[in-house]
Amino acid sequence: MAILTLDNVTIRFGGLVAVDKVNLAVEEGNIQALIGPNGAGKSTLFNLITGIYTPTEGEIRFNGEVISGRQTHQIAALGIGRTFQNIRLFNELPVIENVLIGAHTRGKWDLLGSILRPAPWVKREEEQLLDWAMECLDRVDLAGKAWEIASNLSYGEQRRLEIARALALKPRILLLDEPAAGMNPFEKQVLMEIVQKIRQTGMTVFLVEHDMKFVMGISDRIAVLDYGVKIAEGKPEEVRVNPQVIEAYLGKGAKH
Ligand SMILES: Nc1ncnc2c1ncn2[C@@H]1O[C@H](COP(=O)(O)OP(=O)(O)OP(=O)(O)O)[C@@H](O)[C@H]1O
Repeated sequence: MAILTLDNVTIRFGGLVAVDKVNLAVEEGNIQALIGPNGAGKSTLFNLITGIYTPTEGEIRFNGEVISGRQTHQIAALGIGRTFQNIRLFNELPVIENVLIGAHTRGKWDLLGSILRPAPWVKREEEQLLDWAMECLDRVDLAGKAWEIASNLSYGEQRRLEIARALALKPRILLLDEPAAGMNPFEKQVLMEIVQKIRQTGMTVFLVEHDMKFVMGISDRIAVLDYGVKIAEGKPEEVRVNPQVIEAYLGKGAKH
């Protein structure tokens, strides 16, 4: 069953059609990838799904409900979590607090409550949130670094911390924007295993990624964008040999 569907989704920026009549369905429980050359419209598509942009035309549905046109926080609350291309951490805060910032909207616990600590439920909820944050860190193999300052983590660990923070919201689908960017081969391998582990918890994963080895190794299905148009979609082995895809990446006359 599709959990996320894009129906004829288009966005124009002035004269530029950044995403052009895209139809796409992400099946629940799958790891779906979106690839394409630079400027193809991949990040724009994620920004459309998460409500940063509203489609000029078309409709986006999540779990059967139309989400295009809604506010980003409403869409996040429905169960769409995401990470961004660039790292967005609170560097001076401990790792676990970076995750709690992701989790806090789930609890009644707030800043005032934490200062006054008036009722036992506040304490209980605080403990539950801490437990949950630790579980999210465990899912990205960072539980052992919970109390370290975020800026002391290696680059690969910081990127995993961002995933933990997105998981803290208990999304039903996780959107990862170039999760392996800048990672060395070892960090990529670790990340691949972590994403597979996250999927095993029942999570749907939708990722944009340039690293073909990563994409081909992890995805159930791959959709390909070129100049905003979806030019191909299928299993990794189908997409890999698709002439239109090869041409989009290597230019006209390319052979495989
Ligand atoms: N807010 C905006 N205003 C105008 N043009 C935009 C805006 N956002 C994106 N674009 C344009 O839309 C096109 C698609 O950009 P986008 O960043 O989505 O591509 P991408 O596939 O994610 O590229 P990359 O792989 O390099 O990150 C580009 O031509 C870009 O310049």
